[in-house]
Amino acid sequence: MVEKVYEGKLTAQGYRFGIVVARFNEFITSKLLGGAKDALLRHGAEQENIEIAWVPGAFEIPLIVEEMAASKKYDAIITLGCVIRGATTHYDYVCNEVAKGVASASVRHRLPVMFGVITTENIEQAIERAGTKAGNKGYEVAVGAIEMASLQRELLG
Ligand SMILES: Nc1c(NC[C@H](O)[C@H](O)[C@H](O)CO)[nH]c(=O)[nH]c1=O
Ligand SMILES: CC(=O)[C@@H](O)COP(=O)(O)O
Repeated sequence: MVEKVYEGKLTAQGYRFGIVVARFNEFITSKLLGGAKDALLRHGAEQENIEIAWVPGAFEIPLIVEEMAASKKYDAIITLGCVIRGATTHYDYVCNEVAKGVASASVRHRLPVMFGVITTENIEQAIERAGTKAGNKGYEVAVGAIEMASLQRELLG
């Protein structure tokens, strides 16, 4: 008797993806978006199955995630943002609320919602994660979205 193992496949064909991207630090988030779109298309997603919503800043991401999830139009949602620490504690509040909002929406709606919001101490760290020496976080979480959507479909049958 061999144990049953569930593992998502990395083919995006036929899956529907919503992307919520923050405009704040757009010089970074636009690179994350490019990486996410590249990942989805190169893994077989159809252009018409990718929908993108722009929000002012990361703090606004959870609301639009909620709207997208409630619509039941998507098999996975990808969130993208870049929060860079400033001189005050504002950073902590933004990061905490975004992370909590994304995670709770995912569980509440039983929908893969990927956390692609980079939270960094400085601009250099953000640049490293937007397509230079630390890869592209947007590409990374988009591949994760494909795997999670596939895994959920395999589990639920
Ligand atoms: N400082 C950053 C912000 N701040 C803005 C908030 O996200 C929000 O839009 C504002 O508080 C109004 O509700 N947002 C980022 O995405 N990245 C930052 O570094
Ligand atoms: C993450 C932020 O909200 C931050 O960029 C704001 O900067 P500051 O803390 O200097 O007002």
